[in-house]
Amino acid sequence: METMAKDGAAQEATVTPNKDVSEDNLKGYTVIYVLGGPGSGKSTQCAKIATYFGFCHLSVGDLLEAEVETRSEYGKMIEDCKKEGKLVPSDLVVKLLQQAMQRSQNKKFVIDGFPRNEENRAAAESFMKIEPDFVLFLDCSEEEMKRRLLNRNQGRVDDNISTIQKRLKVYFECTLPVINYYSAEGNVRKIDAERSPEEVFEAIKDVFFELKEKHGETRMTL
Ligand SMILES: Nc1ncnc2c1ncn2[C@@H]1O[C@H](COP(=O)(O)OP(=O)(O)OP(=O)(O)O)[C@@H](O)[C@H]1O
Ligand SMILES: O=c1ccn([C@@H]2O[C@H](COP(=O)(O)O)[C@@H](O)[C@H]2O)c(=O)[nH]1
Ligand SMILES: [Mg+2]
Repeated sequence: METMAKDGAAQEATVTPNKDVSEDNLKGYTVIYVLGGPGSGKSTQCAKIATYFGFCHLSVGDLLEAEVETRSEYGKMIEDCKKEGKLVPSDLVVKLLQQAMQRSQNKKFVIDGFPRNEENRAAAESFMKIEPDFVLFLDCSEEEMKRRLLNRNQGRVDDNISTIQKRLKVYFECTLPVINYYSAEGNVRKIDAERSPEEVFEAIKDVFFELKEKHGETRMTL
């Protein structure tokens, strides 16, 4: 049986990143990571940020789904990870993310649900040469996250109580340390995500406007 690595990643499939893509880097881009537990509202808020501030919204979960639809060699492994609430190996995730960024005409990205573990974070920094302008942390209670996921009704294979428990475990054990890493660098903006979607977005807008004022147009082009 397949085991789960300490960092929540499935222990299989090593992907060699596409050389043409890996040789370029993404310096000069505005990158905001949006992190939080499963069901904390990351995708809901990223969509609002994209519309309001003109960012390109990249959800790694959606990029992985799209990869499955291309019937690629990684399809089964990705589907198995999703069903089990495990993380897909970093090299594949980073490759998909990097390709999506390079294909976009936009240079401002709001990245939804990545990096999920320390290996993801290090791969993004060393391979793509990207560091986030800041990290939005959507802070929500476990009880509320579970309630939202069980009511999502979008037909996701991972919205069942057994997979939700596994995703929560990965979140607490692997993703929270990443948030703490950025927090220690003073780069996390924590948002109370327990409120209504509209109230959460108002708080997010305040963060964007504050940072724009602080850094001016050079770092944050809104
Ligand atoms: N602030 C909120 N209050 C109540 N419900 C919300 C709120 N934000 C999002 N939702 C609802 O909760 C569900 C989960 O939201 P969403 O998909 O945005 O979470 P997520 O963090 O992206 O989850 P995942 O990690 O599974 O991708 C959706 O049905 C969404 O409509
Ligand atoms: O960086 C990532 C992001 C996602 N995954 C896998 O996809 C599912 C769904 O992701 P959502 O962001 O919740 O839509 C997640 O449970 C993982 O299996 C990943 O491996 N790495
Ligand atoms: Mg989501």
